[in-house]
Amino acid sequence: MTVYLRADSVTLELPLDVQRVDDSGHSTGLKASLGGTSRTYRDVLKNITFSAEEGDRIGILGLNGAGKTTLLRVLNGAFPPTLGKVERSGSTQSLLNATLGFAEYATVTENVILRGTAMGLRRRQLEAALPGILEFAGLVDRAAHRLHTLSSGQRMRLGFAISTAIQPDILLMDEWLATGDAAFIQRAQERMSDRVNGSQIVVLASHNTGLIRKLCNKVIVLESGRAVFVGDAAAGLECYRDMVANASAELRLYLAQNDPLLFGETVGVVERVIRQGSTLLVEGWAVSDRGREAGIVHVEVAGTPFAFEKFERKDRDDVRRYTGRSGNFGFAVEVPVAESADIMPLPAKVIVSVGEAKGQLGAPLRYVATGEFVA
Ligand SMILES: Nc1ncnc2c1ncn2[C@@H]1O[C@H](COP(=O)(O)OP(=O)(O)OP(=O)(O)O)[C@@H](O)[C@H]1O
Repeated sequence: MTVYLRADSVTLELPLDVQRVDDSGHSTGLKASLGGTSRTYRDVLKNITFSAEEGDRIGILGLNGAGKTTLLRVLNGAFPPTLGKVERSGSTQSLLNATLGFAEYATVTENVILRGTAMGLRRRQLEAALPGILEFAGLVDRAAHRLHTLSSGQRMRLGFAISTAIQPDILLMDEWLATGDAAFIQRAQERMSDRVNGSQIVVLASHNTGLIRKLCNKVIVLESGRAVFVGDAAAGLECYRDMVANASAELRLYLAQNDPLLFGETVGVVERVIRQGSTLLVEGWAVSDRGREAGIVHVEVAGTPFAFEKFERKDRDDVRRYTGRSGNFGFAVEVPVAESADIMPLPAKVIVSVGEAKGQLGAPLRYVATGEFVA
């Protein structure tokens, strides 16, 4: 049997139920809650086409709310597309939500059977897998206990053990962070790599570009439900990086903190932020991931962005020595701020990013007030 997974012009409309509010636009407690909802439909996925063949590992990237999880749900058949079609050949397992679909008042064993049946397993397969599942979840002596007596960590372990008990041909995964004690996390990671290695096709939605770089040969980049890129992983990662670089400074900061490799090895710090009447002096140093000087300094002050393509470059002997590169890596910019502007506290309301060019801004720089070189 040839294993494949294809999406052809997939569009998904979902109902958006909104609570009615009174004429003033304010929701007013009981009155509003009795007012009912109004339903509109919106395209959560728009015209998505791609195909995965045996050996493909596809990473799905996109900012929050872009439609990554919803696309996985369409691929696993949970949501039938409104337009277009999904074609699949091969057994499929999705790891979307470990604890979804448990029955609170059924026992642990009954839950294994319920979830396993929903996964399409036959009774004999389930009976054979049951001891291993209980053992993996560390719940052998709780097999006859009702689910609602388990802790959230125990449920998570049980859900993980069931969902990964069988090797599928096609594995669909959302950002999957195993929680629990260190020993469980390690066993969970080992099992995940076995399952990923054993699958013919893997589709992984994640914000973790390091993981996608390591695992995937293809990438789909989603933006507001549209696939703005489908193709080779390296080019897809560039596309996502550009998308993040153009996003707001807060979002860049958040994503970069959660994904240290997103912007490559860009290093630098902000060392001085001083208000001088109607200007704000911002100084620091930065080396781009290709070892070059900054081409643009972007400063956001209390939410207002300023971009400087011309700015004072300073020689930083310490940075040159450390990087072994030549260039004036220090920068100083004077940002105009109204005397009345509320920019306190400093430097918390100042976010500085540098890049080689517009649209290639790196992660926001840390503030280190020492004036010393800090890598
Ligand atoms: N059942 C639903 N009904 C209506 N709208 C939905 C439903 N599920 C998701 N959405 C909307 O669809 C959009 C895409 O959501 P989705 O969870 O797929 O995004 P995502 O890219 O996985 O986001 P994140 O990175 O935050 O997990 C969001 O705007 C979300 O509000």
